[in-house]
Amino acid sequence: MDSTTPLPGLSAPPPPGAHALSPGSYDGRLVLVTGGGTGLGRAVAAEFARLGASLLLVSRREEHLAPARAELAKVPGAGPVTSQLCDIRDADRIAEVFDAAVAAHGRLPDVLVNNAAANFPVPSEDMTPNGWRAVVDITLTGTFLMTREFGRRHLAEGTPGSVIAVGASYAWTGGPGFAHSAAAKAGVKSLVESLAVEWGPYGIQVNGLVPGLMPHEDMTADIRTGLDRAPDPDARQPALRVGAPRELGWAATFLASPYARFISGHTLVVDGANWQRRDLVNAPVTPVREQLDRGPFAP
Ligand SMILES: CCC/C=C/C(=O)SCCNC(=O)CCNC(=O)[C@H](O)C(C)(C)COP(=O)([O-])OP(=O)([O-])OC[C@H]1O[C@@H](n2cnc3c(N)ncnc32)[C@H](O)[C@@H]1OP(=O)([O-])[O-]
Ligand SMILES: NC(=O)C1=CN([C@@H]2O[C@H](COP(=O)(O)OP(=O)(O)OC[C@H]3O[C@@H](n4cnc5c(N)ncnc54)[C@H](OP(=O)(O)O)[C@@H]3O)[C@@H](O)[C@H]2O)C=CC1
Repeated sequence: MDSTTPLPGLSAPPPPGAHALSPGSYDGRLVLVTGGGTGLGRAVAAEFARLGASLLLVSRREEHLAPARAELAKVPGAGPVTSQLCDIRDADRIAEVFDAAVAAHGRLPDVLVNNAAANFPVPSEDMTPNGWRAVVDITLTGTFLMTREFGRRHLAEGTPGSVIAVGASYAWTGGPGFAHSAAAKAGVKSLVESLAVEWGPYGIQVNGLVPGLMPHEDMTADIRTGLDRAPDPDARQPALRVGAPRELGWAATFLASPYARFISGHTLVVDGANWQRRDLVNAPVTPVREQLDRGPFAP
């Protein structure tokens, strides 16, 4: 390959609607996706639906859930799609959601995808205690509370299950400008490792799943603005392309399938190796305040 030949990068994913697992792989199974009304959660839910799953979407806002319900119910092969309003910081409401799952679908969720999370960019010196708490309570404590309820119900029933917790690669590296979210995601990764051992004997598999940069139309304005500061996102990835949300969905449907049953306590990164990108000499350091167009710190 000479220097004028464009580099291929990692190949484009198969088209929307394609799937690796056999049709009907999730027939009769119920998959609960938190934050399943938007973005990556909705994309993951769609891949389970395509394989025959019934869905229970859970989040705080009906304006997110209603359109997703309508769209996902139309996925060819999908089972029934229901939703429940719930703030995953509220343990009592979570218990009601599991009761509602059994009432509507006649079974406990077989798969729990902990996808809901909270995040906004902020220099740590500007972060309020409540801002820290909101992100950590939703991302880490909410994931724990959902998973705890799932585990308790299955242990009581003596039935197996599979948990997937959506993480972020700054769980390993730290996330300057996102200290609250990075700390919470590090906690999520640790939780996966603890619970996989605690619940393996009962047939409950627990894994983490980390998306790389997978732009979508529901991204929060804060995060979208941050991305807009760095034009040509494809060229900034070793894959020479960003990820497609369905690629996360394919990984999730594999992880919760019988073919991945011996994988537990693992966190799978789907990011084209972007998080491994380190040079001995990096781009010049830009302080977080400057990256976020903040003036000098004023207490
Ligand atoms: C980057 C790649 C990785 C991506 C990972 C992702 O997770 S993407 C997923 C991204 N998706 C989402 O994040 C989902 C949607 N996000 C949300 O719903 C909100 O961002 C939320 C997390 C704050 C909601 O929690 P809630 O209903 O409890 O919120 P509340 O309104 O009561 O505020 C609580 C505190 O936070 C403060 N605060 C809030 N915003 C900002 C800000 N921009 N700046 C500074 N501070 C901010 C607010 O001022 C308050 O503190 P105060 O003043 O009382 O000291
Ligand atoms: N997009 C990306 O490139 C990356 C995403 N991630 C991770 O992927 C996951 C999905 O992110 P993405 O789709 O981009 O983000 P979105 O902002 O689209 O989704 C977040 C979802 O979480 C729900 N949610 C937020 N707070 C609560 C709460 N307290 N209780 C219940 N539901 C809640 C929201 O619904 P509602 O407002 O209705 O409650 C929303 O559906 C997250 O875990 C995120 O950290 C990680 C790395 C990169």
